Amino acid sequence: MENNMESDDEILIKGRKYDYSLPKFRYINIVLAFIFLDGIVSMVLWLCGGDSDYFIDSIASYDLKHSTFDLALLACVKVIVIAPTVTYLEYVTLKQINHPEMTHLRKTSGFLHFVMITLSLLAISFSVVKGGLILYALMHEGTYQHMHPTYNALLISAVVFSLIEFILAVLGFYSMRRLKKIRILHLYNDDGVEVDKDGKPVQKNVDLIRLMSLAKPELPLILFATFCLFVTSGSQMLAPLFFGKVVDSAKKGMDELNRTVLTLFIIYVFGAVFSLARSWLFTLAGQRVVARLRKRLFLSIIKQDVAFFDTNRTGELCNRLSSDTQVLQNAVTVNISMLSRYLLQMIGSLILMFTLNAKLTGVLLAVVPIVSICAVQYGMFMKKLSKQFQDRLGEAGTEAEESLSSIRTVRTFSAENKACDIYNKYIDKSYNVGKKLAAAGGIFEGGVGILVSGAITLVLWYGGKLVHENYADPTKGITPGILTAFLLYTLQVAMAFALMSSLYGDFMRAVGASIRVFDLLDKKPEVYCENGERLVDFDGCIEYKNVDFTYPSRPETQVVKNVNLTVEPGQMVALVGPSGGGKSTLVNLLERFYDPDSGSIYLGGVNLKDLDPKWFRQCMSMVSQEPTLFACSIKDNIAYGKNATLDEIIAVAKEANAHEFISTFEDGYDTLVGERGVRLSGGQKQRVAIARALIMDPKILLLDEATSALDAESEHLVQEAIDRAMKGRTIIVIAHRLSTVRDASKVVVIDKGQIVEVGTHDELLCANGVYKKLVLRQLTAGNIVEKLINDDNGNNDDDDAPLVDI
Ligand SMILES: Nc1ncnc2c1ncn2[C@@H]1O[C@H](COP(=O)(O)OP(=O)(O)OP(=O)(O)O)[C@@H](O)[C@H]1O
Repeated sequence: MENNMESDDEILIKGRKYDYSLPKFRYINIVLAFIFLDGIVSMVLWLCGGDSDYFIDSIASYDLKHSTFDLALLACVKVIVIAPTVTYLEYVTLKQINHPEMTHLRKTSGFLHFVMITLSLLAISFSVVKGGLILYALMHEGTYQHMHPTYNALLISAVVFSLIEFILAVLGFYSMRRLKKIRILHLYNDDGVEVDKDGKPVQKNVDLIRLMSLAKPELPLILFATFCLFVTSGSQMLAPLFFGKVVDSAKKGMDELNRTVLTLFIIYVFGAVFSLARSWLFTLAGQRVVARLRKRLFLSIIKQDVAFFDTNRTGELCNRLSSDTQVLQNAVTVNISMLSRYLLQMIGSLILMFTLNAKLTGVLLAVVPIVSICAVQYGMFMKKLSKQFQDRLGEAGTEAEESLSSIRTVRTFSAENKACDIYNKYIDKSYNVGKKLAAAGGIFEGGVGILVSGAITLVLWYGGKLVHENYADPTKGITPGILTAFLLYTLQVAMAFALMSSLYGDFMRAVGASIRVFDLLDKKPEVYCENGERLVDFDGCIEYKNVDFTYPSRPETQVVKNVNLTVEPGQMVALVGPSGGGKSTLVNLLERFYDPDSGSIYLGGVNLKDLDPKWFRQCMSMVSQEPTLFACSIKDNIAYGKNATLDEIIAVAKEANAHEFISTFEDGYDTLVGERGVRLSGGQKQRVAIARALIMDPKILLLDEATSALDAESEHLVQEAIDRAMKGRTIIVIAHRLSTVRDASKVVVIDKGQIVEVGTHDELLCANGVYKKLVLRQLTAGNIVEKLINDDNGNNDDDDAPLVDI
């Protein structure tokens, strides 16, 4: 059976990296949960049962039948000894599974088992013997005093927990053997990204520890801030003590009162100064974390494959960058600061309260487990809701971004209301989730509030009773000053506890929001890589060999089918064919925006996949139909791909017929072009884009000729610039003009993803095939078909008529 499993693993992991993890719900965690629960319950029951005097007496004059601290101690010993033993046992067993040849591990695990069973046997024997003796004393010794009810509960819990732990220790043999079966296999691809059996990336779970790790570089800052926090919390914890002293010193005279009040004031000032530093440093750390996170996230997004952007909308990605990271900023810094502050405040206050009166402290602690269980449930709920909320918000952001960036189209169709309706729909969806978030927050905080106020009322009542006893007999009970101090501490603890619970909700909300952020950070692009071969004497030769391709976002349609095409250095190849045939896709594959499903593309005889993408992208420039300019100056747009001097920029602008119109602008090359170049005309934009391509001095020029008619003058200028740019380069042009195909070394007709005809313009016209039909269909309107076909030299005035734009 075990051998079978191993061979299954081997099949699964063939050629891939792998490791294992263990499920959270497993033997060791159950044992640890019981041991820690035992520890907490025992300590609380012990603390609830007596006052400080009793604790000291019961330790100093230990008696098996009367003292109970031994049971609390036993629970602590179990936490200290059995918990590490069982953890180590699991570690050794796992090592044994991975290295069966290490036979000595078997002995170690046997010994650890023995220790566990012996310790739990001793624990159960001790508690049963103690319980038996107490029972015997109760029945037979008339002088035996009944124990406090909480001590009876402590004894019962010690027996029950020890019994459970003994059973678990015995079951350990069986459970450890199951580790091999229950472990979870994780596979990784070459980039180290976890994938499933089919090779698809696995969505990772995000936890608080991962969230916290974001703030690792800020550790020194956070540590210093934490130091300030300690001082602030210390001063806050001392304050109630002095409040109590002020109450009691009023009896002793003005000198004592003045001194105490002055000390209290100094404590407050001291605390305020450190509180200032604490708040400043934590916020600074938060700002740093979020700035770094945004940079990392943007880098990760911008390096993604082009295919990624086919399925992810820009607005949503921008939302991750802004709003999700903001939620994380608070979680990893300010919230940590607050959490540690409240935690410290709570622990410190509890210790001080314990020294003031242990019994009263015990009453307060009884509420803790109930609130903790509620908080965990609430946190999980908040995490889910928060993710939903961020997703809805992301969708709304995407809609807004799309409408605003296409404002001209919106205005043309008077679609403002429609855009608003769509946006409102998404905002309503987010609001609906937001309503649930608000209700959940309110109910939880209210619930915690009720529990905490109940505990405070109980403490107040019991404290009042003790003060009453003190009035009757000053050796008993507590003074009003101690009760004042105790109550202030109680309020501090209650406040800290309530705020900590709501912080837990915030953390879970941050975990929810961070799921997408970590997804993006973990996602490694398939195509993007920064190393590879760089060809020294690249001549511009391009070769497509048996290329098949399907867009990942539309897997059901194969767009390129078995394409074989060679473009010799210096040749101009014109791609023509019906719209949607796959011309642009072939150019996309050459830029390695996508990788072919099968077959390969070669540059200078080397597979594109083996070349450095940075290098080959510098070797080719693309001028598209509708060039996208950036919202910066003309100069910066031209020099986008290369750090160029102004002289170089002017030289290429002249070559691209752009210098003249740029010179007419008041700011010349510093003129800002607006978002996507809206402040330039279509022809001007194209000429700037040609200059931007030329500055790279590319070996290969990829052209997508404009189909939209520019006015005659600017069309002439653009065409002239393109003609000039083509000289001395390898060109692939998605052709729409007769003049272009006429001059092409080779015309390639592409239909439904396949090359259907190849030849020169004249050869293809003679062949009477698809190309001729395309030409005829396009040019009949101009009534020049006859002229074109009969004109051997091809010199006619209608050369610039659009050719194939179906
Ligand atoms: N990013 C994409 N995701 C999915 N499908 C796409 C994508 N881009 C293009 N397509 C599809 O691939 C097919 C080929 O498109 P392509 O743009 O290569 O055609 P084309 O010949 O250049 O057309 P045109 O001359 O109209 O520009 C079309 O059916 C198109 O719908």
